[in-house]
Amino acid sequence: MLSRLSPLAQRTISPRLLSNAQRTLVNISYPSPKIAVLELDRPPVNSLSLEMSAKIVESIKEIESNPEVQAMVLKSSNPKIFSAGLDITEMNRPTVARLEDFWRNIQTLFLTLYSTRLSTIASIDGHSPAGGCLLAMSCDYRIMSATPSYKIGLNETKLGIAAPYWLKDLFVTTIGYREAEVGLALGKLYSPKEALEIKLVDELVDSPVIDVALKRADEWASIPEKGRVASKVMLRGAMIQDLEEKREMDVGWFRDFIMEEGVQKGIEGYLKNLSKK
Ligand SMILES: CC/C=C\C/C=C\C/C=C\CC/C=C/CC(=O)SCCNC(=O)CCNC(=O)[C@H](O)C(C)(C)COP(=O)(O)OP(=O)(O)OC[C@H]1O[C@@H](n2cnc3c(N)ncnc32)[C@H](O)[C@@H]1OP(=O)(O)O
Repeated sequence: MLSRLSPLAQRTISPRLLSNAQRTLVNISYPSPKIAVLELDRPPVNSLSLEMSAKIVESIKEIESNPEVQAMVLKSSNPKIFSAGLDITEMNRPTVARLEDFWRNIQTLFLTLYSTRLSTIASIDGHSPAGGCLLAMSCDYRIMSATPSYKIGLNETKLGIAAPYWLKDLFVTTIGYREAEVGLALGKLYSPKEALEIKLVDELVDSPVIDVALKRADEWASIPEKGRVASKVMLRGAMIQDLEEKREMDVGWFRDFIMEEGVQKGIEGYLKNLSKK
């Protein structure tokens, strides 16, 4: 534990040497009274473990609890990865109890981010596959770096798994039925230019993404809260209510799907290839 180190060591230790157990996983800052910045900080790739999802939810609630704050920018501390999505190791030979708990936390993360009263701006300065794309799509507005090598999309089928029904719904709502049908089947990862064309992101920028994200956050924060939140509820309420009603059924689908031997073999193989790269 970091707290067991001497005060001098605590002051001088490089943040790069901190293990994830010692990290806060996310950082919150307030560039102005109405704006919060929530920075994902789980090296190496900001993957969403059970603890990471719980921490993001706790942080959103902390930010929401200040009535002055109107907008939140979601960004990454990693200069080339927004989030690599779900922590695949959570799905690799898990215990049933941990797997179910993990999924409940992922559902809560989606429900919390998608339904927050805050205006949410995703500042996507790097790769954003699968669960990373889920985080981005759950925000109200998405700005991505124009760097051509970055990728965003839902690549689940490439791992031998399927996106859950509510993530499929979110994808369809964001980019339309036909594009979602092709994108999901092929596990397609889009370049920033392609993502803009299909409206998976709203804006591409060459300058630091965070600068533009903060400007947009200012604009969204200037809209009176009552009407803005009422329109958000009108547009997002049905999907939120639907998942609220089916949460335990969805946990069951996820558990049964992931625990299948064939799926386990696929996940194992995918993880091996990732570490071999
Ligand atoms: C009919 C249906 C019925 C029911 C369905 C019900 C439910 C649905 C079921 C399942 C749904 C599950 C949903 C899943 C959504 C997801 O998010 S799955 C995760 C998908 N993510 C990815 O595929 C991304 C993989 N990562 C990458 O492509 C690259 O890492 C990335 C481009 C992000 C960065 O590249 P680079 O900078 O080169 O880094 P490395 O690749 O070298 O990675 C560094 C180390 O990090 C490890 N790592 C990478 N990604 C993950 C991850 N997502 N989880 C865990 N670990 C990851 C990587 O192995 C390296 O580790 P090492 O240093 O080698 O130890």
